[in-house]
Amino acid sequence: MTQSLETLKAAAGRAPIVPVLVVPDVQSAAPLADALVEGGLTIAEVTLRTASGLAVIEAMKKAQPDLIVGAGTVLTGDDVRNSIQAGADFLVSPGMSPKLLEAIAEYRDITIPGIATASEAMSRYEEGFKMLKLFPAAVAGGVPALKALSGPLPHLSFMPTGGVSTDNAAEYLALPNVVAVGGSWIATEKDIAASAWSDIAAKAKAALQKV
Ligand SMILES: O=C(O)C(=O)C[C@H](O)[C@H](O)COP(=O)(O)O
Repeated sequence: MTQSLETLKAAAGRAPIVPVLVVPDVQSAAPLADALVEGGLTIAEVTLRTASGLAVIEAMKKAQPDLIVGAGTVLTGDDVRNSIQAGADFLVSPGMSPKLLEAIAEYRDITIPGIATASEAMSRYEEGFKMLKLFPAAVAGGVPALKALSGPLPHLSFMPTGGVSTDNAAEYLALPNVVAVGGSWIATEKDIAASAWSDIAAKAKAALQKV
């Protein structure tokens, strides 16, 4: 398990793109992890949107122990506990709720909660979260919003997700408060269903070359 988000930041320094994955079956986990590493990536986020999400986290870590694998779409206390049990290195949520906050408090050091406004960012900072996910980034103001937030809130760092692609990743990553960008475009559900491992590796390489 990651000691803190510092490990994740160091890995993002080497490859600042985090593929957000919806994996329908555990059999895809190992070849997918291999393809991401082959593509030069160091971090992956497996969403809990599929029943196999937790098993996929475990299998990806087993296949590629150096890949930092987090759990995404963490919505409930059960999601938190199950993700930690599955060996997730970090946790990502689309937002925050009172119940989730209670369950996740102990894991603040490895959690990237979603925010869309300055007030939400301030609340998460007060609660002890240091890295936030601007979500959905494109809808929540994108690059101009992150630039504006860095004025009053320069101590916060972000992983914008939602509407990020190879075309605009570099623009986000040029901002001093952006540590990494997340997105589904590197390995889409369709890519995974088609076992398009070499395409996924190629997309990762192409995206990294542009940032
Ligand atoms: O399920 C979650 O908790 C999420 O994290 C949502 C994802 O971040 C976005 O669905 C990715 O957005 P796109 O890259 O625009 O497809």
